[in-house]
Amino acid sequence: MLKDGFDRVIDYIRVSVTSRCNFRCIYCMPNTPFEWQPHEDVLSYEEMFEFLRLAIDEGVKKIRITGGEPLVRKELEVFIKVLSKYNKNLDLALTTNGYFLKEKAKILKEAGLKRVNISLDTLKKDVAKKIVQKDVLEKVLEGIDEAIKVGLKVKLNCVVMKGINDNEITDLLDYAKDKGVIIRFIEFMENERAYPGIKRVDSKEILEEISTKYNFKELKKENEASKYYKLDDGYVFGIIEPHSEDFCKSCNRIRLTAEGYLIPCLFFTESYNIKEALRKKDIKKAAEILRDVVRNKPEKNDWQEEKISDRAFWETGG
Ligand SMILES: Nc1nc2c(ncn2[C@@H]2O[C@H](COP(=O)(O)OP(=O)(O)OP(=O)(O)O)[C@@H](O)[C@H]2O)c(=O)[nH]1
Ligand SMILES: C[S@@+](CC[C@H](N)C(=O)[O-])C[C@H]1O[C@@H](n2cnc3c(N)ncnc32)[C@H](O)[C@@H]1O
Ligand code: SF4
Ligand code: SF4
Repeated sequence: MLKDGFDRVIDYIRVSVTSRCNFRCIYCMPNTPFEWQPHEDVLSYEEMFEFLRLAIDEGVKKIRITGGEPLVRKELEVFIKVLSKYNKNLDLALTTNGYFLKEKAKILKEAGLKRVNISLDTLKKDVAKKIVQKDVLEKVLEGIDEAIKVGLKVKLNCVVMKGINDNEITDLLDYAKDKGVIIRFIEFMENERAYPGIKRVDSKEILEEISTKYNFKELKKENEASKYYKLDDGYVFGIIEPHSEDFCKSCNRIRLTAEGYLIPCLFFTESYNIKEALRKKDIKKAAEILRDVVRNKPEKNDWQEEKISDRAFWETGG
């Protein structure tokens, strides 16, 4: 079992399979990075699997594939199949912008993917164009429908921004409710790479807006990033509030980037290179690095201190 210095069990790994993305969301990567990593610097699926096998053997139970946009990397389904075969009980999930799901959902489900979290910030075509800097809404909505149709467990993620999409909170909730899927509203995490001037809407304001239409009660928090709330009719939605004092108390995760760095926390730039050990097939060394990362996980982020992170979301996978 992997336990950090604050007695938290680490049983969740988020794997960014690529830093590349077909979107340019204003809160994440509004400007194309000047240089992409050359292909040879990126871990192969085989190398990622060697590491993940080690982590699973150490007690990791949940693996989430993310990016950049994970579905721009070729043959993701092959990687998913290998992981799913290695451990059938793994909570194997994907976080995606949804653009390629119409074509990919079925093949991913067949490969063993269980769950997919899809980013949806607006239901308006022109607002989507403003947030993503590309006309994407129709494809994303088709992708959501397809994922539901093939039987994947779907959640929606919505980053709420003042003056951009904060007037759509109840519309987005109603959309998710109609589809029978959970939506989580995410507080914008201040980031040096984001478009300057984006203003966060905090959890209190989000809940106030929802209370103009619905009664709800808070559910007991599990070992997840999100808090959940239940409407009177039983529908459940969530809020992710990294600025809250107790957010990091239940942290159970570390991250692996496409370039082979292990990252103890989403906020801080600290990272550990595991690529060399994996390329040399030095599993003992890789295991040592994994333990170091877990041991050195910080207690909490600095968003709670109202600081700004310079860690790029498209590298860490969010
Ligand atoms: N600050 C912070 N944000 C996180 C963390 N994990 C996820 N998030 C943010 O929460 C949002 C949703 O993340 P997802 O990729 O859907 O993953 P998840 O919340 O673990 O998903 P579930 O397994 O369905 O609970 C994204 O904006 C992430 O950046 C974390 O450890 N710290
Ligand atoms: C970096 S993306 C990678 C996966 C995929 N491309 C997607 O958008 O779902 C993972 C998550 O990070 C979130 N995210 C990115 N930048 C953020 C920010 N500055 N604040 C809050 N969430 C952010 C996205 O909304 C998404 O839910
Ligand atoms: S949030 Fe996801 S879709 Fe948007 S730019 Fe970042 S990686 Fe791409
Ligand atoms: S901000 Fe860091 S410590 Fe807090 S939940 Fe996220 S990864 Fe864990």
